[in-house]
Amino acid sequence: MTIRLEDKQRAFKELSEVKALFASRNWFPGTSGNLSVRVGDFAPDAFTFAITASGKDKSVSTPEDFLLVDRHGKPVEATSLKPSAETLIHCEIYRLTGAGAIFHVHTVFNNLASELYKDRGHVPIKGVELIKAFNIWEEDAEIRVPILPNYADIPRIAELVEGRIEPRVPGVLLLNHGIYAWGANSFEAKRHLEAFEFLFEYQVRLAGLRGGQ
Ligand SMILES: CSC[C@@H](O)[C@@H](O)C(=O)COP(=O)(O)O
Ligand SMILES: [Zn+2]
Repeated sequence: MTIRLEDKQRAFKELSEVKALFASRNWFPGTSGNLSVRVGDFAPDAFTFAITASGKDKSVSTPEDFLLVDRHGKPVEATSLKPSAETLIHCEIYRLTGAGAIFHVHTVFNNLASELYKDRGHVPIKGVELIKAFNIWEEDAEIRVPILPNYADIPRIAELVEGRIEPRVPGVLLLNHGIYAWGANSFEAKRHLEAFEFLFEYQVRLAGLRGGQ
């Protein structure tokens, strides 16, 4: 698949802006987190995306922040940059959902939510207005955000994604690690991520106030 230079540049600019914004919220502590945006057309067996390079300080902006990879997570251009260590999880989410952007952040509240509800395998959230950010409009709606194990071996995590994605819920948690949130484009992925973060904080604080789950 040929990628137009202007599409690549637009994707890098978009990622750069989201990265700076999330960094200002302290959503990339200790070089954690990774972001990607799909570039060009999509077919489950043919797509390309721009992703953050591995191990960078995501609070600073450099000419070496992003690279293009294929559906297997391999760089599509000659580069010395290494794609995110978690690129295979992005590959699998794109393949399964056809999303346009995927954002991954580690926060205290997404970690706490996963720990609090790990035995259930999902974080239950019910009757909170911000569920509408996922385009779920029914009254008193309930969603379940899947919690996947945080294996050290990323391919082992990636292969679990297909069985655990909830059709209405554009995100998955890794246990005591972080959230992957996606959407049709950056705007939607950001809205979803912000909604998840609000809902995790709500749920964790509520559980604390109730003295349990
Ligand atoms: C430094 S802790 C975070 C990493 O282990 C990983 O989980 C992460 O989110 C960032 O990895 P990266 O390879 O930079 O995309
Ligand atoms: Zn991570």
